[in-house]
Amino acid sequence: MAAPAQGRGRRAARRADRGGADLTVAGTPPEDGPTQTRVLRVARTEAADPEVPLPEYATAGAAGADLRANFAPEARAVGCLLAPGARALVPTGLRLEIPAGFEVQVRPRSGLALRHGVTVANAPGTIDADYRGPLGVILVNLGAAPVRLRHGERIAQMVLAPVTRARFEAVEALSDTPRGAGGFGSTGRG
Ligand SMILES: O=c1ccn([C@H]2C[C@H](O)[C@@H](COP(=O)(O)OP(=O)(O)OP(=O)(O)O)O2)c(=O)[nH]1
Repeated sequence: MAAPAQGRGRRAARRADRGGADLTVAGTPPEDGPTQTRVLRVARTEAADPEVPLPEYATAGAAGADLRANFAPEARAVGCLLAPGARALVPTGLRLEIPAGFEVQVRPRSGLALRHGVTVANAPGTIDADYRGPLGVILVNLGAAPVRLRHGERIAQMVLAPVTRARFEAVEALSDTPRGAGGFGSTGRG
């Protein structure tokens, strides 16, 4: 079971009462530590089970906060059976308000990938700062056996990451480098 939320102020609690909440920061180092922390506002979807914990960092040094499956009421008892080779859009029951200048990356959990071959089909999934819809995780079963995903189970992890956008400038020629056009294994193996 997830660790209890820490450091949630009265404002965050009030927001939670209205259906939104600040990202739970259990396991986050103190504010004056080397790790940057940002408030990421989270709202539960209408169909979400509020008993499923918000994303949480499992340890003080974790880069990703674990995301849990949050199925609609009629699917909660059975979850989702992922046949070998099959994909599913698994609901997290969450909507995010990502701060401007950031994105959220949805990445696989290595344990699920190693033990069952279950990974994120579009890894890393990109959640845009201006997206306000439900956060879904596209899981694929690359293993040989069917895998049942259970309601409330940790299925993936999300990383809040800064974004640098490009301003594209069309030019006639690019600067020279020793690599030039060599790629795709041009430096050999070993
Ligand atoms: O794993 C994912 C990937 C995306 N999204 C949501 C958030 C994201 O901001 C939006 C669009 O994602 P993306 O840009 O990857 O999808 P697209 O296929 O390019 O669709 P669009 O035309 O809507 O941008 O869908 C998810 O919930 N989970």
